[in-house]
Amino acid sequence: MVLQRVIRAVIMGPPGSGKGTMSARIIKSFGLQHMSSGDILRANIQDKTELGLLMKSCIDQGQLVPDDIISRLILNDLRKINSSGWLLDGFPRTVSQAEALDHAFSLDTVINLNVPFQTIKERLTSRWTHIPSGRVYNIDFNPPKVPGLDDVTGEPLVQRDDDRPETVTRRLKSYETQTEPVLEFYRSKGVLETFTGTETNKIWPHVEAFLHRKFSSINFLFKAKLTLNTYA
Ligand SMILES: Nc1nc2c(ncn2[C@@H]2O[C@H](COP(=O)(O)OP(=O)(O)O)[C@@H](O)[C@H]2O)c(=O)[nH]1
Ligand SMILES: Nc1ncnc2c1ncn2[C@@H]1O[C@H](COP(=O)(O)OP(=O)(O)O)[C@@H](O)[C@H]1O
Repeated sequence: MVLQRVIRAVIMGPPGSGKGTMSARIIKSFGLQHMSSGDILRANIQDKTELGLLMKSCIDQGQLVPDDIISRLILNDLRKINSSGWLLDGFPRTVSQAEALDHAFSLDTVINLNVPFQTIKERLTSRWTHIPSGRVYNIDFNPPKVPGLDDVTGEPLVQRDDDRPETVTRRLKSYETQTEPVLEFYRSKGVLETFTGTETNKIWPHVEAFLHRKFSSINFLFKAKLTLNTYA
């Protein structure tokens, strides 16, 4: 049996910076479980749950949902995960959320995608999403095999209400005021790793190499500790 330590990571970056696209590559290469707060909220809206109905107008207007609601939702779901590790996408988005996460779990790394706002605005207006899975497409960058349909299920893709240009501007503003302070929170804890660029394909090899190094060193220390405990 190969023992691996559970790895806990967060991916951050402005709306449209490529968190979902990058997460798909990370979970494929490193076997982490992906948890996206936006996907969970949209699934609730689609299923017309009480939470979804309450949060819909907030999300459509590009505002953040209340800290206590999203923190309880995500932390409950994280406690149920019993896999080799997880990658959180879209949470935390405020310092209060980061503190709530910090009380419950310690993180190994926070990957920060630093992509210019102008690049993002162009991308979001051509983003198409498969709501049930969270898979994302882009007319120019990664178009679906059949226009308008998800590659895996063949189900219809939609354009998110909050990807309208005026809502994107509001989301970027909220990112600057509410989410950028979270970067400082993680920088001071020594877990922040920033990757700068305008293209996911160029950023990805750097993220992949960093995670290989990170996971090797975490598991090297973990195995060394196990060995020491065995002989102690
Ligand atoms: N043109 C272009 N589009 C990209 C690139 N990376 C991701 N996208 C697209 O940009 C949009 C936003 O990416 P997404 O992963 O959803 O970002 P998130 O909002 O941070 O999760 C999606 O339509 C992606 O397909 C890229 O390097 N170039
Ligand atoms: N951690 C969070 N705190 C508050 N609101 C959130 C959070 N995560 C998602 N949301 C809500 O869901 C919307 C969509 O989130 P998300 O799918 O992560 O957007 P994007 O991937 O474009 O950054 C946000 O604009 C916000 O209204």
